[in-house]
Amino acid sequence: MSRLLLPTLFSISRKQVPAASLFHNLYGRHKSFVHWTSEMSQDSVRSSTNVGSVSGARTFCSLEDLSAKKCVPCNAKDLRPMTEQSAQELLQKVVGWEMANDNGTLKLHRSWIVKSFTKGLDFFKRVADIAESEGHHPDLHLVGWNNVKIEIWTHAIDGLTENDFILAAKINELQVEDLLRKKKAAQ
Ligand SMILES: C[C@H](O)[C@H](O)[C@H]1CNC2=NC(N)=NC(=O)C2=N1
Repeated sequence: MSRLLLPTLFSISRKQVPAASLFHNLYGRHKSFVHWTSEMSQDSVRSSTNVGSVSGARTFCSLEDLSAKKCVPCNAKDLRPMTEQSAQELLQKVVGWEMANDNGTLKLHRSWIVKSFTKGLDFFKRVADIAESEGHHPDLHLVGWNNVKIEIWTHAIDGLTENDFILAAKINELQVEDLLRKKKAAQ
């Protein structure tokens, strides 16, 4: 089976998130706050007085500007996966990504068709640079020579956190047009 499964990039050392970054994460660039719905208490692993938490699930989360946020470390003891309902809401913000339930673990995934095998590897390199700078890492698949698939979830807690959506949003902002197979014009 011609399948190349690149291993998850999982080697970065623990990052300390600067206070300024946490502030930015909490309040976003824009002041458009959105309450995370009534299931907030299930998703929030800390009270709103602890809004500076490094957990992936926060009490309040701006639905805007995901890509401007910074991933937080996934090793917080009280990190919990977000509920499917909250994930569905954030999913609207990451165009092209889908959510799947993989044996009880919610994951994000998106696929692209690239021009060639090596363009697929170039694609991964661009994604890897973001993953390393965020300290949050996707699973990268290059299948059948030109099908790129990326899966994202938070391995540490077997589920989705805001980190996963931040990473997906940043991947969406990558310039990859030069690597993608052009669609054939309709006859
Ligand atoms: C300390 C550091 O944040 C963790 O080891 C990170 C590294 N990258 C990661 N990436 C993903 N997708 N899930 C994780 O749980 C994870 N853990």
